[in-house]
Amino acid sequence: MQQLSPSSDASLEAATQELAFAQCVQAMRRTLSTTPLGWLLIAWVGHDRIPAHLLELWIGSFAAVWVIGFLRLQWIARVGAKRAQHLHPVMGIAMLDGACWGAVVGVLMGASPMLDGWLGAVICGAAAINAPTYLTFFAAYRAQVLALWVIALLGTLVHWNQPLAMDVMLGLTLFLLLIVGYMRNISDRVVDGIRLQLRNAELAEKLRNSLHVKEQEAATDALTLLMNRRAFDDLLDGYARDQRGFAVLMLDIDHFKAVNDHHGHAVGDALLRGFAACIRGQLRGSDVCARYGGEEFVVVLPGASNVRALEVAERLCQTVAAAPLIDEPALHITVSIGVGIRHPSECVRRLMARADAAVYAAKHGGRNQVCVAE
Ligand SMILES: Nc1nc2c(ncn2[C@@H]2O[C@H](COP(=O)(O)OP(=O)(O)OP(=O)(O)O)[C@@H](O)[C@H]2O)c(=O)[nH]1
Repeated sequence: MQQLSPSSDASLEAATQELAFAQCVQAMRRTLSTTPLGWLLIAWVGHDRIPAHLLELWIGSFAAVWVIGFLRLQWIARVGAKRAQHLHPVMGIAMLDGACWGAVVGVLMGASPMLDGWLGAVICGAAAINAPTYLTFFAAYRAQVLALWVIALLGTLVHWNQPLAMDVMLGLTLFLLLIVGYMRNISDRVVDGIRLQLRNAELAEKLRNSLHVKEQEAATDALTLLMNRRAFDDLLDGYARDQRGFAVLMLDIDHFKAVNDHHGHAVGDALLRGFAACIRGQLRGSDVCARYGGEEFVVVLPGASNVRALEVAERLCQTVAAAPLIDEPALHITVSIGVGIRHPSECVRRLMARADAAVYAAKHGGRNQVCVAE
C-alpha cells in the first residue's frame, strides 16, 4: 500500500480532528435533547428527600444552562462545526453541563439527610450516559467530568459534617476515575477508526484519480494527443450498436515518407503534431478526431449530411495545403481525404472500408483532393 507523505499525514490528522469534533457536536445535541428526562427522573426520585426550593433552584439553573447550550450547539451545527472556531463554546457547554450534575451530587445530596443509594445511582448513571457523547472528543468529556467533580466536592465540603455526603463523594471520585480511564481508551480507538476511514477514503480517491489518468493515457496517442486507434475502435463499436447516422473522413498525408527521408523523423513527428492540431482546430467539439495509424487520421462527424461532410473535407484539404504546419522547416504538405457517409443500418466496418477505398482513389487521382466513397 502506498505510504502517505508527511504533509498528507498532517492534513489527514487535521481532517481527523475536524471530523471527530463535528461528530462530538452532533452527539452533544442529541444528548442534551434527552437531558430534561434526567431532571424528571431526579425530581421523581428525590422529591421527598431533597428540599423543594433546592430542587427547583437546581432544575431552574440547569434549564438556563440547557437552553443556552442547546441553542449554541444548534447554531454551531448549522454553520459547520469548525474546531478552531467553536472549541471554547463546546468545552464551555460540556463544563456547565458537568457542573449542573455536580451540583445535584454535592449541594442537593449533601443537603439531604434522607439520602439513599437510589439518588446516587441515578446521578452516576447520568454521568455514564453522557460518556458516549464524547467518544470522539475526549477533552470535552474530561472537562465535563472535572466540572462535575469540583462542584460536587465544593458542595460536599459545605456539608462536610454529613458523613453520608463524604461517602457519596468518595464513591463518585472512584466512579469518575474509572469512567475517565475507560473513556480515554475507547475514545482513542474511535478516533483511530475515524483516521483509518479517512485514510482509506483518501487512498480510494487517489486510486480513482490514477485509474482515470491511466484510462486517459491508454486512450490517447502520445505524439499528437488525439484519440488513439484502440479508443477509436471502441468508439466505433458503440456507434455500431445503434443506428446513428454519421460521416467518416479518412485522411492520409501525402508523401510523408519523403518528409522523414529528407528532414529526419524529429521533423516528421513535429509535422504530425502540427497536422493534428490543424485539423482539430477546424472541427466542432462534438466531432471526433483520432490518429488511425502512422500518417493516417480519421474524423467522425456525427449526424453530418453529405453536404456538410464534403464541405468539412474540402476545408481540411485546403487548410492543410494553404500554409506550413510547422515553422522550422516551413514545409508545405497536402492530404488526401476519403469521405464515407453511413447508409441506414450499414455495418461500421463496411463504412470504414468504403472510406479507405475512397482515400486510395484520392491518391490515385493525384493526391491533395477529396473523394467520396461509392
Ligand atoms: N516521423 C514519423 N514518421 C512516421 C510515423 N508513423 C509512420 N511514419 C512514417 O510515415 C511514412 C508513411 O509512408 P507511406 O506509407 O509510404 O506513405 P507516404 O510516403 O505518405 O505516401 P502516400 O501515402 O502514398 O502519399 C513512413 O515513412 C513511416 O515511417 C511517426 O510516428 N513519426
